[in-house]
Amino acid sequence: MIKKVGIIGFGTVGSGVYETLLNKRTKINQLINGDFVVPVVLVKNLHKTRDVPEETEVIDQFDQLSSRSDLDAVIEASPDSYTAYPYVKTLLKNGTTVVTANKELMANHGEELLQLAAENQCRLFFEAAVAGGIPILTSIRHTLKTNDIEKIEGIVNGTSNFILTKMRDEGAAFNRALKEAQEKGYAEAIPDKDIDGWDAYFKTVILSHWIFGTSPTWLTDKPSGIRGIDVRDLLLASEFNGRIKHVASIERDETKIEATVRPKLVLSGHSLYGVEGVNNGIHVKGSIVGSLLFQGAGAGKFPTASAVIEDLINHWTDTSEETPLSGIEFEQTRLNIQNVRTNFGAQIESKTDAWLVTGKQLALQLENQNTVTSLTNIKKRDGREALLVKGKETDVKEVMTALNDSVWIYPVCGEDTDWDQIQAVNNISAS
Ligand SMILES: NC(=O)C1=CN([C@@H]2O[C@H](COP(=O)(O)OP(=O)(O)OC[C@H]3O[C@@H](n4cnc5c(N)ncnc54)[C@H](OP(=O)(O)O)[C@@H]3O)[C@@H](O)[C@H]2O)C=CC1
Ligand SMILES: N[C@@H](CC=O)C(=O)O
Repeated sequence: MIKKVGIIGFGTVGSGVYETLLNKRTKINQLINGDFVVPVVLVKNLHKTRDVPEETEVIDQFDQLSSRSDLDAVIEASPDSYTAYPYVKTLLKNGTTVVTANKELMANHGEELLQLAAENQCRLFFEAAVAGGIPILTSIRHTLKTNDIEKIEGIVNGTSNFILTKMRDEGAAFNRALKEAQEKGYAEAIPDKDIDGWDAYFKTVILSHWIFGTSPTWLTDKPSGIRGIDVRDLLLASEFNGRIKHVASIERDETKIEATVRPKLVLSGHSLYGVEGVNNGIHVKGSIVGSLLFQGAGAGKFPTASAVIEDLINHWTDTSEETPLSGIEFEQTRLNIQNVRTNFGAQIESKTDAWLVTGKQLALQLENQNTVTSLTNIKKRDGREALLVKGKETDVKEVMTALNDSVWIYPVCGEDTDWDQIQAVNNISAS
């Protein structure tokens, strides 16, 4: 029998999926041992020109799609959680399997929707929601089952990584780099989600649920993005043999799971240092395998289409386990993921760590220097200064001042044991 799939959203992702389905028809037909059609595509604006053959009807009313009883699956690629939630909820209640790329939807409503899918004997797939084309969710679930995942550290927002790379390598202005990311289809419809850290935050929530069955405790009062980063900071970072990258991290121990999303200084020996442009990189530390790096296109039309279509084929060939783990008990407050944005600041970061501090004419308040140790001399670039220090973040914030400017503080990415590396790449003698 011919399988039928509907598509919601026909922008970068939806049209990429459609084109790929048509271009790969022979291969897909072999895989599913049959044939398929896309009888319906739901969009917002019917007046836009769409390059679709006659077999596909383009509609702008959800009822026309949800009332069909012949769809074997629906691909959801609308811009946000607000749009997608009622659609996906209705489809799952009707028993229709959904493949979504929508990370905001899954971070805000994933638990409820997965429960609905289970109750209605259908499935909800979302590989494309984390790290675009990288098959990170499937890999973790299928090939790292026996490992306890101890730490995940990753560049998971392609737009931010693209902008930072362009600014550093080409001296591009922030707005120009962002515009290019939008033109290439990397950015969200509201790009503030990318540059203010929310997109990475959604992905972090999904990863934490996928791996640990629960949301993490956030160590900062909200995610930080790359908005406002000075290009001179990006250049100064190279003076310390590092690059400033936007990094999401989740770490667990026996009793808790902690997460941050913020720009960090990544030193040259770190696995994320070479993850550039629109690429994402996810460093996974497993209890048996050790360190792994998953790297590849984190955004864009065809890499994302790849992830969506692999989910669809897994559904049609019944070869995937999509349900996140549950039932792992940690002694931590369980966050209410319906209201994720209000649950930050559970514990402001207070670990002793190394930090890159930047600003205009930096000054270390002498009377407090016993709480913060400076590891390097101040380095300067076009009227901006930077140095590496060691201490607790709260102390660093208190001790470092700058004239006529705010101080930016970037944690050094990595583990406490990376001290040797920090010292080696910066020629700091052990004391
Ligand atoms: N771009 C990327 O690289 C990636 C995106 N994603 C996720 O995929 C999803 C889609 O992203 P992307 O394709 O970039 O977004 P786009 O903005 O390019 O496309 C959004 C599509 O949704 C349609 N749409 C908007 N409102 C409605 C509505 N009320 N009902 C039905 N359709 C609607 C639009 O219709 P119209 O064409 O008429 O305007 C458009 O076709 C997002 O959730 C995003 O986070 C995930 C991974 C990567
Ligand atoms: N806007 C997102 C798209 C993929 O998830 C990004 O830039 O990573």
